[in-house]
Amino acid sequence: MSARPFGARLAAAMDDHGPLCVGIDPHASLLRDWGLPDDADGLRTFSLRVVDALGGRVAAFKPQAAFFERHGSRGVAVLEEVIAAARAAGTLTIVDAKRGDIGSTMGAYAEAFLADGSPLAGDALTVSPYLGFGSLDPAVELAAATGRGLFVLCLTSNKEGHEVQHARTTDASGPGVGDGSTVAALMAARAAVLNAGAEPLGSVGLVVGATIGGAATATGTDLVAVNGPLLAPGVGAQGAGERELATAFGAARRAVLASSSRAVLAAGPDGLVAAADAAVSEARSALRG
Ligand SMILES: O=C(O)c1cc(=O)[nH]c(=O)n1[C@@H]1O[C@H](COP(=O)(O)O)[C@@H](O)[C@H]1O
Repeated sequence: MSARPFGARLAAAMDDHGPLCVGIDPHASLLRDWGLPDDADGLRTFSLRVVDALGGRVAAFKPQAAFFERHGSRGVAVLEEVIAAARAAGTLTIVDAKRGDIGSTMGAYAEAFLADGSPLAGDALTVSPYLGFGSLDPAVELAAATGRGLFVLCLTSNKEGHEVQHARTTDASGPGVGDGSTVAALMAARAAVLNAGAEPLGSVGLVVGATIGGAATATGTDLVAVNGPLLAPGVGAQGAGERELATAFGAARRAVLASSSRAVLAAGPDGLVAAADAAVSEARSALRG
């Protein structure tokens, strides 16, 4: 793909367009509200309208694979088309598929989402490290080789994430972590090792929900040391705004890419640009002010 690593490309896109990612989550209810059928044709019209309206205006798109997969193979073909359209519009795409499996299977997921020439490869992929961070190695290696990025789930925006992410480990090791560190802190420390020395940002980011309040401090998760982008879903529909972003990220806020799906998409095809512009201003003032 590009010889320029994802972290550098994302940092430049955030400087140019503001630190906002628009999630493309074509819920059945949104298709209905837009006057579209809940089928692959409606999905295609909806998603390409979003790319058409906002391509070149925001730092990144994040199509949520689940809403494409629920329409079967035709839906997956639409996801491929959306990724290609975003690329043509010059906007970075984070494919939100949250993949994670044993290493050999992870290799196949990596080829699907991170290999040059794969129709499902965007610029970055969300991945789950809960089979062990090392299980992600095939994705880490292929992303590095092709100039793509990863966003590793760390402190998610849902309330159920605590039971895993805040749990304390008994055999953690690595810089800044040891026995008794939380799982979230361990994941962040692993990403920090991969991003060491990268400028202006590494390409192995974390997912840290904008709704987490003081959880980074409470879990001992050092978000500044990660030296990678921090994808922050939860803005808008899940209740996070400027104050929540500031509380959740503090000194790490310059690395944050706020992400909003329903709150922008609910503005309908005609209100998309205004809603995205408002979300960009809010993200800028919370994270770059
Ligand atoms: O990885 C994600 O993007 C993600 C992680 C997380 O902790 N919470 C979270 O909401 N997300 C995704 O972000 C999007 C949130 O959508 P809205 O709540 O409509 O803005 C969905 O696609 C979620 O799957």
